[in-house]
Amino acid sequence: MNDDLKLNVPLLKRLVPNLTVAAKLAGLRPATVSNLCTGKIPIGRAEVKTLVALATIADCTLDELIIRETGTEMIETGIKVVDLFAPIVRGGTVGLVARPGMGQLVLMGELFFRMKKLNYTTLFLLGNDETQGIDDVVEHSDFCTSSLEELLSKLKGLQAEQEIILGLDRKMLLSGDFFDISDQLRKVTALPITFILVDTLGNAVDENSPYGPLETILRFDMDLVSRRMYPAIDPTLSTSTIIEGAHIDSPHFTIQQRARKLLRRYRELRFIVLEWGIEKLTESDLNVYHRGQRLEAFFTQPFYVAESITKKQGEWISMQETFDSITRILDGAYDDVLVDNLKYIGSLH
Ligand SMILES: Nc1ncnc2c1ncn2[C@@H]1O[C@H](COP(=O)(O)OP(=O)(O)OP(=O)(O)O)[C@@H](O)[C@H]1O
Repeated sequence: MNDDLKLNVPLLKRLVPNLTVAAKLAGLRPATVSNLCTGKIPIGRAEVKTLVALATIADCTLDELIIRETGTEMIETGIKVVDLFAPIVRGGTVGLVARPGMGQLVLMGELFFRMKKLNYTTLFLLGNDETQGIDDVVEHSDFCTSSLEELLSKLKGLQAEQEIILGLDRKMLLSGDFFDISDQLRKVTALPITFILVDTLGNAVDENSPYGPLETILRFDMDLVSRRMYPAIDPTLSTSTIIEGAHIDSPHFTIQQRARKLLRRYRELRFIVLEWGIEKLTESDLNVYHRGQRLEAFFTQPFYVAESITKKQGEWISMQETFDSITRILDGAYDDVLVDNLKYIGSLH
């Protein structure tokens, strides 16, 4: 089956509100259905009988259930950890998963700031209630409103070729408004709108599929926050359909896989070191540990919107610079450099 295909999860969820129960009754494993919905199991690897059963439960056709991917073009942000592990898909939806205080609104403000540099129009649809910290984002939005009508008329007034980023709170997705909003927005503009969803309540962390279908999921990590390593995006759990759908020979996929493998192992070893001390590591594990420390440090990055906090100028790193620098770290060229010297820098020259 074609890699560009995906499950129409919004439709499925609308037609079958209690999907887990209905799937169980139809003899399907809830874990399989959940993995299909999140994209963990690509549609090409699903059994035909599973897809037919889902269409039967939803009382829709297979054509309605399986749709073509929205886009495969990435928007470069110049943020190393995002571009390598969880690239933003043009016209797709990005979901941020964090507890309050982990820096998700800082990241959102930074994404808006960077998108503006790329000539995107940044819009924010506010909830009706006060949200703490949202000012960081509002400050970097071209237009901010809590009225859908105002947003629609703003969109109608934009140039036809204007690219759009729209920020929304997860509260709107939960209320079901998001589907109506995105339907209506798509009617007023032909260009792909890239959505960024934040979870200001911080409830999404406890859920497997907190936003339904996403092209990019950015999960924040408490361990990184506790060590003030920002952006505290988890490189092992954040992902994007661009990576999942990438050709396995592509440099992006290969470097990303090598980096992720090293960081996973490093995290396991870190646990041993914290619990029982570094002397418990074998020589080869010690090498992995030291290299992992350096790679992890390199994924910290000065943000433009956090210059007053880090006292460093924001850094934009091109994909090629990110690939080159990471490959060199992975190959051991920086094994002798102090970890602190790799923190909050741009690329390696
Ligand atoms: N990218 C970053 N660079 C430097 N410091 C950061 C970064 N992200 C977060 N911080 C630090 O973490 C603190 C917590 O961020 P903040 O409370 O704004 O979290 P949030 O998740 O963005 O917002 P909220 O808690 O309101 O949902 C910031 O004040 C700052 O000190």
